[in-house]
Order: sequence, then C-alpha cells, then structure tokens
Amino acid sequence: MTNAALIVAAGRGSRMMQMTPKQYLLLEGRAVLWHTVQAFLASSDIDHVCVVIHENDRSKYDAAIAGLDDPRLLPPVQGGSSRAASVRLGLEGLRNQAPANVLIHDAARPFCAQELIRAVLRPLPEFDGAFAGLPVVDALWRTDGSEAMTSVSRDGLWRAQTPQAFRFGAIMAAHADGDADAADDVEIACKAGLRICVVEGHEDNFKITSPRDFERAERLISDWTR
Ligand SMILES: Nc1ccn([C@@H]2O[C@H](COP(=O)(O)OP(=O)(O)OP(=O)(O)O)[C@@H](O)[C@H]2O)c(=O)n1
Ligand SMILES: C[C@](O)(CO)[C@H](O)COP(=O)(O)O
Repeated sequence: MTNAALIVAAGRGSRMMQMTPKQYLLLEGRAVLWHTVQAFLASSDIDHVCVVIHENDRSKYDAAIAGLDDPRLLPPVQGGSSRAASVRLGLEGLRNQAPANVLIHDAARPFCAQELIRAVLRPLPEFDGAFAGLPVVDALWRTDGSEAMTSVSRDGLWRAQTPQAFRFGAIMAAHADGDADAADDVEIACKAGLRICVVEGHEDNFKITSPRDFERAERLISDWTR
C-alpha cells in the first residue's frame, strides 16, 4: 500500500504582507517549504511527495528544494486560484502514481512531526480519512468585532490542522464535485459523505499566516528535531 504527500504551496501569503510568498521565506537559511517537504521525506511511511506551486514560482521552488535529492520527490504541479483548486490539480498530478492514500498538507506548516504523519494514516482504511486537529479549550464568544454578543458552546469543537489523510480514490471523487471555497479537504470529504476521523494534532504544527507566526517559527526552528 503506497502513501503520497501532497503539499500545497501555491498561495500568495497576502496576510504575511511580504513580497516573497511565506513558503519561500527562510528559516535557519532554508525555505519554509524545504522544512515542510523534508518532514515528509524523512518519513518511511511516505512513498511520493508532490508539491503544488504557483505558476510564477518555479525558480523560487527550484532554489527552495535544492539539496533534497530524493527520487520520491516528484516534479511540481501548477496550482489554482483557491486552496481547493490547488489540491484538486495536485490530486490529478498524482493520478499516475495511483497511491492508496494521500496526505494533504499546507506548505505553511513546517513543523509536522513524524508521529503526526503516522497518526493520521492509522485510522485508514477503517475511515475514509483522518485529520490532525486540536480541541478548543478557550471560551468562545460571538462578537460584533468589539463587543461580546453571545457565548458559543465549545463542546465537540476542534481546530483543524493538516495533514489531512484520505483514501486517494475517495478524495479524488469528492474533489471532482467539491466547493472551490471550502476551508479544507475535510469539508469537501464530509460533504461527499465520507467518514473522517479526527486525531490529536500538535500546537507546534501551526500555520504560518501572519508576521507574528513567522517570528514564532523563527524561535521554534532551532529546537526542532524531527
Ligand atoms: N490558491 C492557493 C491558496 C493557498 N494554497 C496553499 O494552502 C496553504 C494554506 O493557505 P493559507 O495559509 O491561507 O495561504 P495563502 O493563501 O498563501 O495566505 P493568504 O490567505 O494570507 O494569502 C498554504 O500552504 C498555501 O500556499 C495553495 O496552494 N493555493
Ligand atoms: C487547511 C487549513 O490549514 C486547516 O486549518 C486552513 O483552513 C487553510 O488556511 P486558511 O487560513 O483557512 O486559508
């Protein structure tokens, strides 16, 4: 049974407010994307790694992955205008490999541990998919932006992370009819009627979204061991 990792890296990182998309910013001298790809290549559970990139980023990609000479790293695939479109194009790019399972992961989450890769694969094939998440522990409030309106129950609420692992054929079929604005692949899978399991993620596996997240990544990288 083969497992592929699909790393989506075609976003523009507008909330980072930098000229260079965040996945190509450097952490300890290597691109964020290098660290993310390396996390999956370091896993003996992963047979193929495919990165989805923006059409303007080929030279940035080539520079970013320099040194990752591993036959499991496939040529990059060009992404689309939404995350869901990029995932769909990436899945099509993996069709020739016909993996049993695919782990879809954000390039902007460079701190993905080996144990988390194993953990999202474990519930398959009993489930159609499994994703990393963290239970909400804070009180939740709906506000109008400045003033508290109503409290919201946190019972059963989880914050979704990636990786999100699926049986390849099932997520391909779900994406064919999927919503281009879906927040993540679990949303697309659940709308298609797939059964998806949540497994405990990790606070270190945060998504670099804002400049403050990048500062956090700069602090974490020196301690990070895979
Ligand atoms: N059209 C898109 C949009 C996003 N992504 C990827 O999806 C992941 C999660 O998206 P997000 O953090 O929202 O990234 P950006 O879209 O780059 O950021 P922003 O929304 O701030 O522009 C990132 O690794 C990003 O590169 C992608 O491959 N294709
Ligand atoms: C897929 C995701 O990382 C799950 O948390 C997230 O939804 C994608 O990022 P965005 O900030 O919602 O675009």
